[in-house]
Amino acid sequence: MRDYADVDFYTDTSLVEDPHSYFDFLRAQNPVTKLPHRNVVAVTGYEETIQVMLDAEHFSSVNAVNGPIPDLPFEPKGDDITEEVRNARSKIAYSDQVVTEDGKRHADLRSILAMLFTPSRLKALEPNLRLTADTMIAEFANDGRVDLVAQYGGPYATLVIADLLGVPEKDRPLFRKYLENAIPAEVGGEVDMANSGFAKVGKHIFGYMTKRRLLNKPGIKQLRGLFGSDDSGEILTEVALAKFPDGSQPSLVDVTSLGAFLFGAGQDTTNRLLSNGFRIIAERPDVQEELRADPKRIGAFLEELLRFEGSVKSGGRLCVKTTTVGGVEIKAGTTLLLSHMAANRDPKRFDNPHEFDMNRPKAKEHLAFGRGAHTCIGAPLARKEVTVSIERLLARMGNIRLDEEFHGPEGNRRFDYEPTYILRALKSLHLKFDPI
Ligand code: HEM
Repeated sequence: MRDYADVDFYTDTSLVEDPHSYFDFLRAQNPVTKLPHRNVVAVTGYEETIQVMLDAEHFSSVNAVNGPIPDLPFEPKGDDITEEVRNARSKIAYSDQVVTEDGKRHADLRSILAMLFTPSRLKALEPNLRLTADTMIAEFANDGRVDLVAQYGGPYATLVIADLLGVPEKDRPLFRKYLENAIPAEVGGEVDMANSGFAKVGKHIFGYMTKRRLLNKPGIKQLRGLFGSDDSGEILTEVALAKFPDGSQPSLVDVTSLGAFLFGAGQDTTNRLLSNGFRIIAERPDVQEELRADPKRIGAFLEELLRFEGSVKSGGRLCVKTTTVGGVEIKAGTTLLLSHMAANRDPKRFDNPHEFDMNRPKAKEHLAFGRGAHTCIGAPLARKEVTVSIERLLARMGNIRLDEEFHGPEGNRRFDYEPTYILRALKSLHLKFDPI
């Protein structure tokens, strides 16, 4: 086993290709291990990860996305920094999103999103999921080859979220273009959210929300005709006019950020999960055969895929009150590196964790979607998106195999992963197939 004792998880690109060996190395020392850089403790055990995710008193989500980068804007002192974090929040990058807020503010924001993810709403989306899949597949189905990441998964996930949110049809191609190459937080890189495709999407959403609020003001309702036609649909109106549980109205920035965040949270995660899955389908003819013979097995495939190679590699928490996890003291001010991926390969929880096994009992207890107050609200949608995609792709693509021009011959395969510490993200997945 390589000695990883001095590597910096957040900057060392040599970990990108194979993060699993690194996490195994850490777990072998202790499932809760102090790292040599940045005042970070890594949690790689299944039970310990759940403990942290469920403990909102000692752990804040303020750094859930970026972890320890950049540093806190103050020097943590003492055993309780809850108040200091609250006061410094506006100076902590990206700390005002639903996923990074805590307590009541988080619950308020999440309540607005919850209206998009009701079972009836998801059911209503289903026919479109299938239609969108078929439309995307038609773009390459006769070519006999595809880069699944760029030509299918990315645009598919964008269009599904646009549909979920009720983005006007005319703007959807623009959204697709903006988000073509968007990828969060690079290893060793700066986080430049302001100039990203997400920011461009955010500008559009701000426009929709502003317009919907204006058009629904009492005196203006009668003058709607003067503002021209509007195909931005009921869903956007509902979100724009939604109230928090206590009856107060979210700011325009709140509703805009929520809408834009859905693309950040649901686009690449879903796209890269799908490509991780099709890498397995292409490398394992037995699995491919089983899924073709009995599409009902896609459910078991998907849960094992989420456990084995879910697309989220790591997230963060900030310890705000000194406590212990797995017998290790964590001081207030310490960042926790939480790895959903490492927890899902903890041999104490899953036998032979590095083996892909569609018959694994209780694979569904994986942590790919997190746990606790911040559990992925889009999980039911993501599951449907991936299930429909696998069904439709298998129906149109026979004999799926890796394209050796890009991935090399059997025994000497090459795969490039995006240099991000957040996602397990194949840069591309080039497949060959027999058109059906
Ligand atoms: C395979 C696909 C996906 C994976 C692996 C995934 C994973 C996760 C994880 C691990 C979290 C928890 C983060 C934390 O605890 O700090 C999360 C939160 C979240 N996800 Fe997903 N996600 C996926 C797809 C989606 C989709 C499709 C959407 C929406 C369109 C979405 C929206 C969200 C939102 C809004 C949150 C924040 C929830 C909160 O903080 O209350 N995700 N996701």
